[in-house]
Amino acid sequence: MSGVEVISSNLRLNPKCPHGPTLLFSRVVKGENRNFFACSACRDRKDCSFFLWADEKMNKSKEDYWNQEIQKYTKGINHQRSFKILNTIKNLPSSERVYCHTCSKLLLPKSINLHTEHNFEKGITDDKFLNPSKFLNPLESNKKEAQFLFTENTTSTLVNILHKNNLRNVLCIGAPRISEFISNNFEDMSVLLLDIDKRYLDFVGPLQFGWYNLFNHNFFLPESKQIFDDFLQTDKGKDLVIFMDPPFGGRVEPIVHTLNTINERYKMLTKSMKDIPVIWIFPYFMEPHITNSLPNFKMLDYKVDYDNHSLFQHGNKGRKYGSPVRIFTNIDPSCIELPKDEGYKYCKVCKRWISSENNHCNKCNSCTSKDGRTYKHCDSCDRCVKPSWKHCEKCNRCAQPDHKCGDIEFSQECFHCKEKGHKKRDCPKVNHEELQAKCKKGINSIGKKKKKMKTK
Ligand SMILES: C[S@@+](CC[C@H](N)C(=O)[O-])C[C@H]1O[C@@H](n2cnc3c(N)ncnc32)[C@H](O)[C@@H]1O
Ligand SMILES: [Zn+2]
Ligand SMILES: [Zn+2]
Ligand SMILES: [Zn+2]
Ligand SMILES: [Zn+2]
Ligand SMILES: [Zn+2]
Ligand SMILES: [Zn+2]
Repeated sequence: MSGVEVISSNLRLNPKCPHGPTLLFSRVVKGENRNFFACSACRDRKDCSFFLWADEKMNKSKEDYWNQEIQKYTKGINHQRSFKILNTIKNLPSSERVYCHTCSKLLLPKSINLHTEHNFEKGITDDKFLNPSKFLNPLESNKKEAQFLFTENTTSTLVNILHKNNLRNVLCIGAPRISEFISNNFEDMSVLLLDIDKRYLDFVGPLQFGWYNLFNHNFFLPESKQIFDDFLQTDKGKDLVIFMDPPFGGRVEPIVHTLNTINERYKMLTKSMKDIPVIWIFPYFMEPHITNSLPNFKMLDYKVDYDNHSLFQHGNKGRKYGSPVRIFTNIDPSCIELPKDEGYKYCKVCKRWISSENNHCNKCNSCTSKDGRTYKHCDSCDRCVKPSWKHCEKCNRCAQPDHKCGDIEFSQECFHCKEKGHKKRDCPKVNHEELQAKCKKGINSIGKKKKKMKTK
């Protein structure tokens, strides 16, 4: 949905789809702005087809249809019961523990015969129970879950950052691997995972997992609300941190809205005056967008690596300059020490850890690399630019050497959203879904795209 804005208003008043309150979007139709409601979680109409013009009244049959869909979505789901089944199955010898991948369900011995035609797995080990994210097939629908999982190295680096900063109570939103790693390795930390992937209901108890949609702060099961409130108040709210890794195609506005909602709730419940520290994992080219909405957030140099996403990997298989995914945070960057053995170093002037290829530019008075390459300073532009760019006298700015002079795309502001600091091809509102679509097609198309984008 390019060219579409999200209007974050009071979501509770919006009509609902199975994924909770819909979002109000705005789109230019025949030169006029038109508002409509659509699903907050699914960017593909195939996953959720809810659509209503804002000035249209929902007719009775549509209303009945959606009410039924909403009921169907949570029907038969009982987290307490799933937790009991989990414990029963854990007590069986591993050879009798069965999971049906077709039905996404742990099976009690008596019900196995109903699944004989399905893709089921026998012999679930204790290790698999402790690490469901390594055992469940990642949901890779680019327009919904987009489940890309951290490598082991990235997981432990990120959790160690939290631990070193005494951020012991971790609200993990869309980050199952982080929550597992904490539960399995740190007795002095506690974690509540919130995720839209309901398969975790079978593996994690109600006190550690809430089935949740982050784009509208919707809990699918009512009991999760109290558990969430209690978690915010653990240790009177001390040492709480939000760690989140939303799908990269997700829109920034509703995520920011959710962060603000959680922060207000936290302050109300704990009487705290301070904001919750947040670690938000997102691609570097979303920086202008995030810092526009959250000016106290900084982007750090750490390259976040993923197991199952070739574009976001380090080394031969991945992108030439390493993963494009970064940490965005309101924590003081000087407190976030990045691994020296991976080449990260400390810039005393910027007071933050930077990647090996990043250099402090005395003219800009900052460490200027963003995309994983060493930027170079252009005196005419009075800023650092990508190393492959050349200053063009005609355009009076640095640009890719083979750009078309006067091309509006190279003007200082983004052609699409009119914001400064990025170009249309990096514009979060245009490019992202395209990137996601390319990802779906595999490494070749991404490689081509990246080449076209970055190496000219
Ligand atoms: C990019 S993956 C992050 C996984 C993380 N890197 C890890 O290793 O644990 C996105 C995660 O967000 C979850 N997710 C996707 N859409 C969501 C939504 N609307 N609300 C909550 N979680 C969502 C996915 O199920 C997935 O776990
Ligand atoms: Zn929906
Ligand atoms: Zn089955
Ligand atoms: Zn510096
Ligand atoms: Zn510079
Ligand atoms: Zn220049
Ligand atoms: Zn030019």
